[in-house]
Amino acid sequence: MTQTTHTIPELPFSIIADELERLRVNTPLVHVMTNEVVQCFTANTLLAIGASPAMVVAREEVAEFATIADALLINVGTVYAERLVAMQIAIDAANAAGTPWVLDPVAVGVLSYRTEAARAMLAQRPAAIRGNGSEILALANALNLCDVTGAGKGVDSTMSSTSALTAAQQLAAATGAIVAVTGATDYITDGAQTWAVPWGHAIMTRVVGTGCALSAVVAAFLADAPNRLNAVAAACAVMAIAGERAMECSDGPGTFVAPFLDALHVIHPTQLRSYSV
Ligand SMILES: Nc1ncnc2c1ncn2[C@@H]1O[C@H](COP(=O)(O)OP(=O)(O)OP(=O)(O)O)[C@@H](O)[C@H]1O
Ligand SMILES: Cc1ncsc1CCO
Ligand SMILES: [Mg+2]
Repeated sequence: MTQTTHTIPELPFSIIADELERLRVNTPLVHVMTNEVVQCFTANTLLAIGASPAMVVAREEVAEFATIADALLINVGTVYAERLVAMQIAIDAANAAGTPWVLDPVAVGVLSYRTEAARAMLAQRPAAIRGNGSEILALANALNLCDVTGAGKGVDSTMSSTSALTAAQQLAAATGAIVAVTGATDYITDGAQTWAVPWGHAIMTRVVGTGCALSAVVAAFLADAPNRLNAVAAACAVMAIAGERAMECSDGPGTFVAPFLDALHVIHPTQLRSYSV
């Protein structure tokens, strides 16, 4: 039965701690194919949390690297024809090698070229999809799962995560992917079970690429994950908690990034376990 927002449990700190501990032991190598805006911030985010990023994009190299890597991110933020060809080669190689891959459907629903590209990718078994409310609604709409359009404002969402929750659950059930819809509260679902991640700070929408970097972190947590729902939820939680902590010593967007990376670096499983009741 579909859960409603009233009955959705908050992700326990014990799960966040266990998943973070697993990531710190694994130190996964993440193959990142993302947009031109967020490359450096995404790489720094992965390094701060304890993963290894590599931005390999040439069509001649992506199949080899998707096979070597522990996880792959496909982000369509600045997609164009040549990049899309390389992405499809990378996805095929990842699937052949058993490398989990994540789709970030940036601005899907706003532009028909990327909407069709992302819709086609859904048939290629992404392990997870991470998007804002508008993007998740648009993807569900592209699969005829809902009548509501995403109404995204470019790459920004006009829809709350809560308004996209049912679409997220339907999208997960239809694709087999874990779906994370982010916003004031993040919801992470496999279609049957859903976790709520209530932490974070609205300033994260005023700094470019926090969602894109989160999708890379989702890929990192998915590497060799025994429980994909918990892995994706923990990725969302660690980013949101770090965002909240960063705001304690930040005056706004310009001073947010440095304490955010520091918070990702120092967040520790033992400390998270101490929050468990
Ligand atoms: N109103 C809010 N309050 C608290 N945290 C938020 C809020 N909105 C977004 N976040 C957090 O910001 C991060 C990015 O989520 P968001 O939904 O803004 O992604 P996005 O729109 O894809 O971002 P981008 O495209 O700029 O990378 C997540 O960790 C999310 O929990
Ligand atoms: C601003 C922007 N434009 C294309 S991708 C991107 C990064 C945020 O999604
Ligand atoms: Mg985004």
